[in-house]
Amino acid sequence: MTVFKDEADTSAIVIRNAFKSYGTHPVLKGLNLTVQKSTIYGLLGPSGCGKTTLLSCIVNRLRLDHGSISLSARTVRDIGYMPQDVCLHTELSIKEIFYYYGYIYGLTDKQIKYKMAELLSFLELPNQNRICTSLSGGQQRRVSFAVSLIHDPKILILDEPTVGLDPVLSFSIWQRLIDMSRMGKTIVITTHYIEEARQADAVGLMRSGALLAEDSPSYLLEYYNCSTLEDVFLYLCEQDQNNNASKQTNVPASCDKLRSLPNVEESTVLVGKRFSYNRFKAQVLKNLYQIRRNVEITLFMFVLPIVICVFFNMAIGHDPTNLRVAFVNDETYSCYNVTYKGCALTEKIYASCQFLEELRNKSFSLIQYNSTEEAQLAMYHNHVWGALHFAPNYTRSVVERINHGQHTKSATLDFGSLNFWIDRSDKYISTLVQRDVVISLMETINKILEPCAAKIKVSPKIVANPIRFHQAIYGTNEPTFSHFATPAALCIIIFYLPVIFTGAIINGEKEGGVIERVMAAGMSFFEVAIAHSAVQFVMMVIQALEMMVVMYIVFDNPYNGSVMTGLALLLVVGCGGSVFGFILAVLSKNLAGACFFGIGSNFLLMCVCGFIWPAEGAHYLLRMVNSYFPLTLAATAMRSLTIRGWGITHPVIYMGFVSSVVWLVVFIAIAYLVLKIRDDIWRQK
Ligand SMILES: Nc1ncnc2c1ncn2[C@@H]1O[C@H](COP(=O)(O)OP(=O)(O)OP(=O)(O)O)[C@@H](O)[C@H]1O
Repeated sequence: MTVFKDEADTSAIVIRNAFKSYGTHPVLKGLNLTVQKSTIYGLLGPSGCGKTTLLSCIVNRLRLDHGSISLSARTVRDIGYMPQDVCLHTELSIKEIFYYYGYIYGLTDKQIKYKMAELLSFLELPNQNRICTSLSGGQQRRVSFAVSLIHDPKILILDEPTVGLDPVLSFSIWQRLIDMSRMGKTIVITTHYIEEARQADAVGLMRSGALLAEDSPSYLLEYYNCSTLEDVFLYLCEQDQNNNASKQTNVPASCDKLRSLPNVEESTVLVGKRFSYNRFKAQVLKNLYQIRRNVEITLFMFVLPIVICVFFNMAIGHDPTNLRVAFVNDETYSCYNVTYKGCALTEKIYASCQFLEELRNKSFSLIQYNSTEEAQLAMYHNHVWGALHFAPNYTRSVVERINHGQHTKSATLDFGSLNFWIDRSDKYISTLVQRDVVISLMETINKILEPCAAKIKVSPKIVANPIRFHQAIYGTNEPTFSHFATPAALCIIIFYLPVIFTGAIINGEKEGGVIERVMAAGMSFFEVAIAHSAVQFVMMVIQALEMMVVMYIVFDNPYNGSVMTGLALLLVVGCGGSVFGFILAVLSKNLAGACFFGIGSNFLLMCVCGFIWPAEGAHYLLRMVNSYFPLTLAATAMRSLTIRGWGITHPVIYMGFVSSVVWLVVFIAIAYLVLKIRDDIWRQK
């Protein structure tokens, strides 16, 4: 598209040899069109002939494949565009929409107020505080029409502005358009109501991506000797059908010389500054209006992290309780009337009873069986997780083993050993049952030998494991799974909350065609991104703080490092999530597509980043690369920061930051490239 150099030129829009296809489907096929300044041009044609595509090319929303478009406009402010669909943020009030577009076009508050009052009255719009969704379809279209007029543009491009309006209002809109054209405005209007276009100064009759004729309605009626434009159109369609080659013969002769223009010309309509404070303000305000209007979503975004963290802590990391374990005690059928406290070396006590008490104290639910066969059967039927068997002379055999040491008979060693069967179908539960059985055994041995120390100077250490566990250097002596998983959980949540929010917001705007309209009005990707990021960042800080309070204060997970460093790390990770959500939203056709991508990637990153299982335990092929995934090093750094208390100078911590920043840059670069390559997603200039 070019801007006329010669202001004295009488044409406002000149399109030559325009070709445009969607994939392999050609829509515009060598179209030529000329709109004179200060006139109304009616673009008529059947549904699907390419009118909207042509208008989108004129307002720079789409780029021609071949041909040229020349406009007398110098900046986007000179063009007013009303798309076929409403394409407005319908959750905003009429007033908010006026201010939004007013700021985009650089108007002052006073100018917006004045224009709003004028347009509300002219278009018979309801109260300015009415939310757009509460308006009828026709009222919404009128708001959309008003938005295209708010900045008093020189060229007005209107895609079916009178659809759905009553005849009286349509008539008054046409009168207004006629007045505007008399005052120097150029108007291009598409309409299905062909006769309505009689009021235009010129009409272009379009069919299958090319113009069949272009002239004033009166000339066309006279030339083709028809009483209605509809008849002219039908006649030309018939002719066109009979002789496809005749298409271009109807093009005014003056156009012929223009066919030699270069094939594609780049737009030189100025968007203005790359960053405009007014447009940024408009976008931030719009985001805030949306947040205020969508109270449920906003609340959801703030409550969701708390809910996730609370449920995470309540569900994860605690040892299972009341696990059922079978036992067969051939030493004594009942422990009620027997002694099991005291020194086993000097008194007759029942260590099996002591052992069972230890297990009960660990909240196991013990079920007695008469035989090992019965106990094993119970395990096969999944009634119990494990089965224990004490031989008839269990305690005596243990004592003999202590007394005789290496001279103990093999049979005695067997009787003094506990038989234990376990259901290994559940890795976590079987490991916990096994751990508690071993610990209970050690405690039992301790308890039956401790009293001996005073009596016969025997230390329980003689049968204890020859290892001494000292105080943990890092972490607690009894770490839980939630201590391990909390840092990674925080990274995953803070990464995916912005993915959800950004994906939903951007897709909402994309699906409604709103963002394209805003871009056509001059908003740049940079401004949209910065404004969205500003609002998103504030939300993210609140979310991160909420989660840290729940995880580390309410549920008392270990946090030994700097709070500021932890918060900073989470925020960098969250920023990456925000841009990632943006990419998903831009690349996917709709919200459902973005959700699929989001859920899929979430599961993948959760598996890889060491949230469920230590990264050190991954397959060696994955271990070679898993550090390069977005959340792995961040989760590792967060873990070391919170549990070990390491600071930013430690390589593990700063590598978490480096990885997150690198991913943020990569995501930004991908988003930028996608927008550059797929300029039909929305326009950047
Ligand atoms: N984004 C798109 N991708 C693929 N095909 C498209 C796309 N947009 C439009 N088309 C196709 O291009 C052709 C022209 O569409 P366009 O919307 O320009 O027609 P139109 O004359 O404005 O129709 P209507 O009067 O019904 O709005 C149609 O066949 C349409 O299906």
